[in-house]
Amino acid sequence: MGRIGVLLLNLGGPDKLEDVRPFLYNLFSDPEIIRIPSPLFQAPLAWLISTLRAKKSQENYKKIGGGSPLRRITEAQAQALRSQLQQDGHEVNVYIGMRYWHPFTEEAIAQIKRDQIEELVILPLYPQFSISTTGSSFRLLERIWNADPVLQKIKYTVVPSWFSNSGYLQAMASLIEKKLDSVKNPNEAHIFFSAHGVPVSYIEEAGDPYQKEIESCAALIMGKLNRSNAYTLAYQSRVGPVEWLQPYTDVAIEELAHQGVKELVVIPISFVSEHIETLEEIDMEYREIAEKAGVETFARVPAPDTDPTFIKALADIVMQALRDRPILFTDTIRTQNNVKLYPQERWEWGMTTSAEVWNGRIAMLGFLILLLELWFGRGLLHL
Ligand SMILES: C=CC1=C(C)c2cc3[nH]c(cc4nc(cc5[nH]c(cc1n2)c(C)c5CCC(=O)O)C(CCC(=O)O)=C4C)c(C)c3C=C
Ligand SMILES: [Fe+2]
Ligand SMILES: [Fe+2]
Repeated sequence: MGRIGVLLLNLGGPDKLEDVRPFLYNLFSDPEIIRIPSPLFQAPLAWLISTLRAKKSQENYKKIGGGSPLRRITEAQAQALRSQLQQDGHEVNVYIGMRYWHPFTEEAIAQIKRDQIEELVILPLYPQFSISTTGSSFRLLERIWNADPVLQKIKYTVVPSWFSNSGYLQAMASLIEKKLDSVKNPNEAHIFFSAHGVPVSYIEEAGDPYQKEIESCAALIMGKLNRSNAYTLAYQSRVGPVEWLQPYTDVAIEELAHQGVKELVVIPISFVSEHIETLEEIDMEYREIAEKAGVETFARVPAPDTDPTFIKALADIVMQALRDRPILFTDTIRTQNNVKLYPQERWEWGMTTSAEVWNGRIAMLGFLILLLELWFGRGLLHL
């Protein structure tokens, strides 16, 4: 084998409060996050939404210490993964490519070229595939690859998703078990998975496998956990005026409380680091909602971060990817075992789906409403 690299993909987060607005601008400039018909409107819309949302978003980052911990945790994960692979006898460089903030994907690619990497495993730090996360990073990489003959010499493979990896499931089950056994009535506590939401149109019109993968993942974790507790899966972090996946986390928590549930064990399931949605949204906003509704114990399971079982799982995924037949960007509509999971006729890089057209119309309408909101004050939209 030649010189080997692993490129970890992640979303990125603002390191300090001044970074919030430009970070949001980058996020909303991504056509995989907001789909509008003409690229001409992408930048003005991104500017408008990032400007409108910046204050509220900054308030939230202020509550968790003035910035996102994502960079620090991702760097620790990269370091731990490198050590684990080294311990297993593999000398591998690990790089971090963030989609919307430093260190950007482009910076990682430049370093990979300087290091003359010959074999590269591209591993998103999202266990489940979504067009809005892994898909967006793959699409960016595909563009970078197509423009660079030097990169085209690298033998690369991508890992589209890895939520069914047994080590990952074991790490999640152990973290849950530990938390579950710390509450008053471990047998009665309700297990509550909270996943980051996406708009319903991603699933129904663009063929995003995200919901299916989240549902399978929750069921697989419950299988590993092997306890008879009841469980619920809900979706958090809705942004904007369109319909997102349901049930919404806040509504589901209130319903369980009204059914008499007194102890909740909450698991963030779509992301493997602590970040604003765990530290602020779950730990502060949802905790308050739960306690107001009569829940007595609100225990949140930590994200895997650098949990040794989890890092071993990542190392296994990397080694497996090096052994398997390479999966290229253009193959990412399929799973590893070549089952057609993301059917080409429904969604392909750059294809205009009816979802895009519809989201386009909604976005144009949204553009007008946003202008009105800007003139007449806030609160009209869920931003
Ligand atoms: C699997 C995880 C995630 C999915 C799916 C996802 C989709 C998605 N997100 C937005 C809008 C925002 N996301 C923001 C931050 C953010 N999102 C994720 C994960 C997923 N997003 C992470 C890990 C983070 C970073 C958190 C951090 O610690 O900094 C933000 C900014 C924060 C805020 O203002 O609330 C926005 C906005 C959309 C629209 C979307 C699907 C279309
Ligand atoms: Fe997000
Ligand atoms: Fe949020």
